[in-house]
Amino acid sequence: MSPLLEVRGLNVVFDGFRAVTDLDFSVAAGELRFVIGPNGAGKTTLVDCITGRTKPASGRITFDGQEILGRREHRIVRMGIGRTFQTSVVFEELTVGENLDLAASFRRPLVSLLRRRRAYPDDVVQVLETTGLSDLVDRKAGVLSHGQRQWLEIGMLMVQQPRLLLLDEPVAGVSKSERERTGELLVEVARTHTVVVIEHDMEFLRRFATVVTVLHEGRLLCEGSVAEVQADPRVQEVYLGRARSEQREAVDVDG
Ligand SMILES: Nc1ncnc2c1ncn2[C@@H]1O[C@H](COP(=O)(O)OP(=O)(O)OP(=O)(O)O)[C@@H](O)[C@H]1O
Repeated sequence: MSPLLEVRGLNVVFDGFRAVTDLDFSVAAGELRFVIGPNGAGKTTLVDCITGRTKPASGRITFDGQEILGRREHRIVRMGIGRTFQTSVVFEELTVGENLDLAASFRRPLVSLLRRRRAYPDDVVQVLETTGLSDLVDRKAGVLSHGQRQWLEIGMLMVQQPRLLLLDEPVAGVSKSERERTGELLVEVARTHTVVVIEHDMEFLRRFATVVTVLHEGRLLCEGSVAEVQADPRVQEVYLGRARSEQREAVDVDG
């Protein structure tokens, strides 16, 4: 079966700096894929190219067999690709329900926005349940915890009914207990969607990842199960080598 998302020979150059080099990356429909790599590895740049935010120097990206490159961001959203950002995009003064309703309105005719409704539509109610936010439906988004805010953002994508969700560090700054719930939510979302997660947290990966793609300095370093990538000497060098040099720097500064 051909992949849902296919990236071939991707090259991204920023003012002469090669941020991504000859990258091949593909994701099958229904996968929950994790992408890791040290700072500057090119993870966000890859997502930016898929979503039309960054224009690569060369390469191809197809989604469900259709070329993405050259399309505007909103067209790519309409093709069924949704993303979250490292920084939150919820409206803090609106409630959880209102945020979801607004996100869902993207798919509805404008007239339905103008109609006053007593209850939230079924798709919003469904997502409130899936994300575990039903009890917080009338809570202002601005007072949510980090984890709850992440669930809301994932919910805001889900109501737009994308086929592919790209999530940028969904457990950054999230408490341990909420991480667990976020992981369970990702697994649940992946039952009906294809999900790509950029994540640094190794503990979280060990718990929830199946296939992991490792990027380093804009290139594909390796791909495999969590155990396989952890055992790969190149991955160890990239992560541990970095940790060692950071330790050395700390010693140099201290000494
Ligand atoms: N708009 C830009 N202009 C110039 N350089 C950029 C731009 N965006 C990214 N870069 C550079 O490209 C490289 C890859 O950045 P990218 O943000 O994709 O890495 P990342 O793997 O997502 O890292 P992090 O984990 O820190 O978010 C970095 O060296 C970064 O400084």
